Amino acid sequence: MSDAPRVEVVAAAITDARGRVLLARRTEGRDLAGLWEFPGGKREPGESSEQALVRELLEELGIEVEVGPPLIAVAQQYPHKRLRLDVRRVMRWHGIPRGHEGQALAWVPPDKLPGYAMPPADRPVVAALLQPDRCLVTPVPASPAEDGAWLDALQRALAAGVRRIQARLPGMDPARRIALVTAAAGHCAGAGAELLVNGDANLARELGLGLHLPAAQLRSLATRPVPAGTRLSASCHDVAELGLAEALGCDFAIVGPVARTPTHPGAPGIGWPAFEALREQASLPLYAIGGLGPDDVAIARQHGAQGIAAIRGLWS
Ligand SMILES: Nc1nc2c([nH]c(=O)n2[C@@H]2O[C@H](COP(=O)(O)OP(=O)(O)OP(=O)(O)O)[C@@H](O)[C@H]2O)c(=O)[nH]1
Ligand SMILES: [Mg+2]
Repeated sequence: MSDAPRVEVVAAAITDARGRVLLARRTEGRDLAGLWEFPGGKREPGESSEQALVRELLEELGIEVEVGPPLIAVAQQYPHKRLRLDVRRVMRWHGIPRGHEGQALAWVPPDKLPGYAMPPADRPVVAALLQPDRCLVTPVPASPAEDGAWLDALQRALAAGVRRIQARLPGMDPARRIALVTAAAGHCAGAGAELLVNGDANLARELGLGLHLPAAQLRSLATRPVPAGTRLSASCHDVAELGLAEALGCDFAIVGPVARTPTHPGAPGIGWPAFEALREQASLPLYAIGGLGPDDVAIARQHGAQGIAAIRGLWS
């Protein structure tokens, strides 16, 4: 099945002036009936993605659209088929969208999107609309004398727009780690950014922060270590680990190394095709990590990633 050709699908995140996104409900008698989706359909032979999207939206909604920038392209394996869902932004169109094929339509405020039942390939699309495209993993300050400089660098990352941060401070004396994470949590809260603690569920619960599970911890857990509603993420390297992360209810996973990194000079990266092959087997949002920086967000999105996670790529 995983050798079957991918069905190429192009769909639109149509956004109105109030920021609401248009969803359509798949009609009875079709594949995935009853689920909500981004309007669009299959690319026909000889068509570009843009041409296919213009045709589909005219047929399905009766509007003439101007196709905007790419949002994300999600490869997904379903039980009976494989597809690649290429989602474009649409902010300008002529006409009033109506369900020309009998489908219900809904204009949905972005924060309400996760409440709509959608096919598995759409979960990363909704995440791409709502969640940060960069995830900073902190380096470890060399000595206690460097802790102040570490907090300064964290604030520079926040000033540069980073809104999701994983505090990874392995092997640090507990009192020092608590002090550092507490101070970091204050800066993140002030900037409206999210902080996750790497590998320390007790500290995460105590401080009311998210938790990131290293792969070894992920493999040792049978139940979710933090309450529902608290952010949970995991590092994954293969399909089995991605399955565990989904079963635990992780909000996202970090997958890599995609490129070669100075911290693991011996290990070659898995590359984007292998990243996409993993992407296809999971529905949760994935950050690509390993030798990547902010300039790689666009290519990451084209391979179905939420964006990039990095230590040095996001730290100065
Ligand atoms: N349009 C659209 N299709 C999606 C989404 N998510 C998702 O998994 N798909 C899948 O992509 C495939 C193509 O969609 P489609 O049924 O709209 O194709 P189409 O408009 O050409 O219609 P038709 O083949 O029924 O005539 C379907 O298998 C559908 O389940 C989505 O958000 N929008
Ligand atoms: Mg369609």
